Amino acid sequence: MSKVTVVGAGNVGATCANVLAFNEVADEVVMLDVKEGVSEGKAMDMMQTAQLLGFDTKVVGCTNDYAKTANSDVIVITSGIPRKPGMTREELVGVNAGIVKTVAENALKHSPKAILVIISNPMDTMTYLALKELGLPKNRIIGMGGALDSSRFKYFLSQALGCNANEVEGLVIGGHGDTTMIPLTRFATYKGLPVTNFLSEEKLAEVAKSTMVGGATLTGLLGTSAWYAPGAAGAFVVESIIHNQGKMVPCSVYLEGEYGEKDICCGVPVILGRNGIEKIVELPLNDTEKEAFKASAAAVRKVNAGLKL
Ligand SMILES: NC(=O)c1ccc[n+]([C@@H]2O[C@H](COP(=O)([O-])OP(=O)(O)OC[C@H]3O[C@@H](n4cnc5c(N)ncnc54)[C@H](O)[C@@H]3O)[C@@H](O)[C@H]2O)c1
Ligand SMILES: O=C(O)C[C@H](O)C(=O)O
Repeated sequence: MSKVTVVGAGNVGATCANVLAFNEVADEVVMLDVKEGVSEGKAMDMMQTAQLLGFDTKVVGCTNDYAKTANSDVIVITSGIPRKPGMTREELVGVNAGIVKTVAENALKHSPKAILVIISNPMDTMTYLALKELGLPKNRIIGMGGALDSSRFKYFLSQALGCNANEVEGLVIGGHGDTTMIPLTRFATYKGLPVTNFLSEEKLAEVAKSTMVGGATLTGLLGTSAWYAPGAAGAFVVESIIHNQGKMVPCSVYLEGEYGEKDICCGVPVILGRNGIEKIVELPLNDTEKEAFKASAAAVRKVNAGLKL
C-alpha cells in the first residue's frame, strides 16, 4: 500500500495529484489545503474521472487535517504563494518560508519516515530551510525544479530542431531561478547525437535563454505561474521514488563538497529511488560550466541568507 500526500491543493498541487492518480503512481493520494472544502471538492472531482480514465488510485481531500495524511511514503509540498508577472521567485521567500516550515513539521508528525519533495518557491531556499529545520537525513529532502527546467529545455530544443521532444535529452542544473539555471547545451542530444551537430551556437544560446526564463514567460501569459508542467514534473519525481526507478533527474539537494559547494541545496543530477536520493552524479563540467555553477550557487546562497534559521 503506497500513499502520497500533496500539501497545497492549488494549481500545482492539484495537477500533481491528478497526474499521480491518472498514472496510478500510488494506491492513495491525499490533498491537504487550508482553504475550507477546496481539497475535498477537487478530490471528489478527480474521483469522478476515475471510471472515465480507468484509474484505481483513491484520491482524498482534507482541510488542514494532517491525521488523514498519516503514513505517507512521500509528502509533496506545494503550499505557498506563486509569483505574479514582473516578480522573481526569490521575492516569495518571506511568506513561503513560514508556510513550508509549518506544513512540513505537521506532516512529518504523522509520517515520520516520509521523503519530502519541495516545490514551493524559491525552491532551492525552501529545500535548504527544510534540510536545516527538520533534522531529516539529506537523502529524504528533494527540491523539484530541475525536472521541470529540463523538460522545458527539451521542449525548446525540440522546437529549434523541429523534432519530437521525446527524442531529445538534456539536463538543467544550478538554481531554479531566472538567472541561475544552467541548461547544459554541451551535453544535450537528439537521438544520441550532440545537438551541437544540428544547431548553431546562436540558436543554442537562444534555447538556453528561453529555458531560463521559461517560468517567467508563462507567468506573463497566465497572470500567475505555470502548473501543468510543474505538477507533472512533481509527479515524475514522486514516481521515480515510489517505483524505485533509479532514474537520473536533476534535483535540488544538499551538497557537501560535490560540485565544489558545501552547505547549500542546489540543482544537480541525482539517482532517485526508494530511499529518495540514492546518489549524486558528478558530471565532467568544463571551466565555463564550473564558473556558471559557482555563480548560481552564490546567488542561491544570497537568498538563503535571508532565512531566519
Ligand atoms: N519548484 C517549481 O518548479 C515550481 C513550479 C511551479 C510553482 N512553484 C511554486 O509552487 C507554489 C504553489 O504554486 P501554485 O501555482 O500551486 O499556487 P496556488 O496559489 O494555486 O496554490 C497554493 C495553495 O497553497 C495553499 N496554502 C497556503 N498556505 C497553506 C498552508 N499553510 N497549508 C496548506 N495549504 C496552504 C493555498 O490555499 C493554495 O491553495 C508557489 O510557491 C510557486 O511559486 C514551484
Ligand atoms: O515561474 C515560477 O514562478 C513558477 C515555477 O518556478 C516555474 O518555473 O514554473
